Amino acid sequence: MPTAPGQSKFQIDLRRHLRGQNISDNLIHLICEIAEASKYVINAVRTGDLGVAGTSNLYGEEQLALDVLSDRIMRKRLIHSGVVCNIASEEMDEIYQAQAQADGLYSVAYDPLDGSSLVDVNLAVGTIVSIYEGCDLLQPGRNQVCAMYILYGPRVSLVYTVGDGVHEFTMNNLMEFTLTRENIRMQPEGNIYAPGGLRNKYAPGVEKFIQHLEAKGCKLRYSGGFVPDINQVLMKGKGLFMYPALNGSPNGKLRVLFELNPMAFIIEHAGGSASNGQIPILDIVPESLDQRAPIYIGCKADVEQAMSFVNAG
Ligand SMILES: O=P(O)(O)OC[C@H]1O[C@](O)(COP(=O)(O)O)[C@@H](O)[C@@H]1O
Ligand SMILES: [Mg+2]
Ligand SMILES: [Mg+2]
Repeated sequence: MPTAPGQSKFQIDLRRHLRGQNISDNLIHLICEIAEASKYVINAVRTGDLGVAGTSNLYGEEQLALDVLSDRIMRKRLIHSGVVCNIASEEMDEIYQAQAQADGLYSVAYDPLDGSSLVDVNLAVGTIVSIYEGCDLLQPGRNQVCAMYILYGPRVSLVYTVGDGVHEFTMNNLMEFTLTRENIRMQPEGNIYAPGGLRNKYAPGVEKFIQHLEAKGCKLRYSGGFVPDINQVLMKGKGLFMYPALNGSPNGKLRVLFELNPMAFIIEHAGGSASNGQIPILDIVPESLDQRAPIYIGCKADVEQAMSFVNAG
């Protein structure tokens, strides 16, 4: 986006930046509402109850009080935005219909607080969001019209793409998101890797790939939070995150709708790639809300190399 004379691009706020994209007013409004909701999620993360909620989500995982609260914050804001039809969340059992299908509406899938079990040890966590036009949430990730995440680390940052570049905003001391990096691009290959899951449950090809990375001198950089781990790969522009199939968990752990699709859309639009080992993540046709898949995501050459090891077995 062109910068007005005398104005630093670091003063461009999210709404102004969105107005420079070729998107509808409804989508601008929706993205800004999600950014507003994230401010309440941060507040919950900083000061909320660290205990369990006493309930479980659709994966049978125990929900923390923070998972439930973050989910309510996000859902309420989406409902009140007036531009949302269907809502799906990692913390809800089924699709919530905010309003009946009508022109100009969007549907949203989100993980309200990814990495919530890291809050009590004060590691970084985040919110991940995927937006589609219309009311269908079970469609390939390639059809997303916006993917974004908000990272709650030492600083709070928001990264989004509407298909025309990947842009980072950082929260300032007025709690506004202002542009800090525009058109972020990944390098073709890198030297850091973030491997999820238990290594003694990796298939032989994945284990050989890890040994190859170690022999090459790649640095292990895994925090256990998907948002900060992806953010590191994206911001440094180099490296790879993976959560492979595990012995006993052939689809890995991470969820296609709430975690993989939005991150794959962002990384692809920054020049990287994301695969489940066979096909691009964004080409998976989801059959259910709780679908999981293995993922290899990051610099193109690194993902290709992972594929050759994994598929050689
Ligand atoms: O501890 P593991 O098995 O490496 O899994 C870590 C992964 O699980 C997650 O914590 C799953 O997300 P939730 O916290 O939303 O369940 C990711 O953030 C992370 O990449
Ligand atoms: Mg998650
Ligand atoms: Mg979660």
